[in-house]
Amino acid sequence: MCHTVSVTGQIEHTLRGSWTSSGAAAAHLSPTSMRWLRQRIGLTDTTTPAMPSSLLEVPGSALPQDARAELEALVGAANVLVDDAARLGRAGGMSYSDLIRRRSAAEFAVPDAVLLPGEAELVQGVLEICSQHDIAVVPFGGGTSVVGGVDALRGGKRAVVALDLARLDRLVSLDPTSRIAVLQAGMRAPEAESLLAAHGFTLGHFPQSFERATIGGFAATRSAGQASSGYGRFEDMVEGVRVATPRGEWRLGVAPASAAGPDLRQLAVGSEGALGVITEVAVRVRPAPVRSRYEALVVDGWQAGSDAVRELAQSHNLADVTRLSDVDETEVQFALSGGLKSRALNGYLRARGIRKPCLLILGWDAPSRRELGRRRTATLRALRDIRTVSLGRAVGESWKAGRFSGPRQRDALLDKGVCVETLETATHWGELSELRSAVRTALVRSLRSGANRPIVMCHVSHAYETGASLYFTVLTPRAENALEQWQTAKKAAGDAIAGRGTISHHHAVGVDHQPWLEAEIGGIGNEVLAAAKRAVDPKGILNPGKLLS
Ligand SMILES: Cc1cc2nc3c(=O)[nH]c(=O)nc-3n(C[C@H](O)[C@H](O)[C@H](O)COP(=O)(O)OP(=O)(O)OC[C@H]3O[C@@H](n4cnc5c(N)ncnc54)[C@H](O)[C@@H]3O)c2cc1C
Repeated sequence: MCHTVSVTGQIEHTLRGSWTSSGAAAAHLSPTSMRWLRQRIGLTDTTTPAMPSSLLEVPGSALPQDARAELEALVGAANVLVDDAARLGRAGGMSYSDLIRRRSAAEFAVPDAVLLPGEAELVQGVLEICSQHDIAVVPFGGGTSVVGGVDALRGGKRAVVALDLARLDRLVSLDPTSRIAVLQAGMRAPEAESLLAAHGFTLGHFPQSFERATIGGFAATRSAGQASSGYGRFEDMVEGVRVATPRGEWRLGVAPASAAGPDLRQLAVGSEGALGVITEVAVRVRPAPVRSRYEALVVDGWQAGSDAVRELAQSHNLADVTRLSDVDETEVQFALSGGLKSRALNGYLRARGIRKPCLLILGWDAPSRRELGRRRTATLRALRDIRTVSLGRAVGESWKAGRFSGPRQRDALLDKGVCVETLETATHWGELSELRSAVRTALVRSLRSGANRPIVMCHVSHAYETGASLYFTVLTPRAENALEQWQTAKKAAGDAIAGRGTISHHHAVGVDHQPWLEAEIGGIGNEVLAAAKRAVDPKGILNPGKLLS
């Protein structure tokens, strides 16, 4: 019964082309904030609400009758869905382009059926049937991909099905001594956290898509959460995987470390559904924190800010959440938050010698008040040579309270005719500022036209000893040819990144990043991936067109 509820909820949300069923109403954008934004980016007073999903055209299902009968016999007729609503609910992910396509009734690929197996063994059986009938299979977790990862591409096959893992949502086992939990792949992040919390543990993986994304999706995309500085990226948490492939089941991970050749777990992690369907993930868990504290500082200018984060990373004093916004992002956060009076705040900061405010959010989790105090003191001490002004705990805690609100705000901005999208990369510290400038310039040049004054803002939220991620958000008035407007800008940014940083720090390759993959991994790299694909999926039924072209 519980499965039905969560699956229905997922369909409803996705059909509306918004993050929650209440759409833009779930965001808090005050009239003052909107007025500010209109003036800042040159937005006219238009509204472009989402159109009802009933206007979207859904082609009939092409699932062959004999294959359908076999699939129904395997997973149960109730778990083979061919109705329009179910299929439309799994047609694509949650990128800006996906949402625009749904809002404008543009064409997009719809799967011929949705399969909901309830056991790992049944996933294996589904792959065998689909392989025999030449049917493409798109593994579908939370459907939050922003790179076309769950597009229902057929790849020349007779039909394409979305293999929705929502019913694989159990905690298989928990070993408190080794601190390892085995989770089924379709479990959503909030459920994982609440099940682990009942045993005193946490995963510590909090991406902005936390509310909807799944354990299998995190593993398949090498996801990174907002607290990655403390808890690590998702691949750092993976101890083992159970993977269904058309050639049979593949289990990996018997020890915490191994010299038995290359780490093949890392071939499954990041495989984006093209090398198998992850059915279970053994993850490292940590004791749930007893204390946490978030606070905000302001640093003067991007360079001082990135020097500060580098210092923290290289001296091993990063807070669990360490997030530096550039001047533009700081301005937008202050203006759209509604709570902070930006003019008064800027006056206060100027009086303290801060000309180019860059917000630095620091958040610590700890097992005790004492440990929290120790770590906080160490972080702040490492910053002592850098001019900072404290905005205190309230701003930090308010960032924490709103850390999953971005997608709701995006829905509201989409309704107001704003083009709002993000992209990310990472590079070494020596190149970081130059790459940021190059990507900013490429995006601004591409998006500036007529009275439009695009804002391109950036933050660092994942820092390493040798470098950091750069996460860009764009706000500009939406052009009539909205898809082309963004695709042109994305190409300009991708070209600026290629060869200088990674084409994706945590969103994965999907369809959208393929043009630049070879620049990153080389022709040989592409051939290695293709050889791995041939070994596990000789007929090429798994997620065609993703990761590998
Ligand atoms: C608003 C928003 C904010 C986001 N914020 C972040 C963020 O902070 N950090 C971050 O890392 N990402 C973020 N993302 C991207 C996205 O949430 C991640 O890529 C996430 O890991 C996808 O999980 P999912 O369960 O939704 O996977 P899906 O979108 O369903 O699938 C993603 C890819 O993995 C494959 N896949 C899914 N499940 C399996 C499985 N069990 N076995 C094999 N392949 C599978 C799919 O075929 C697809 O290629 C964000 C996305 C949105 C829309």
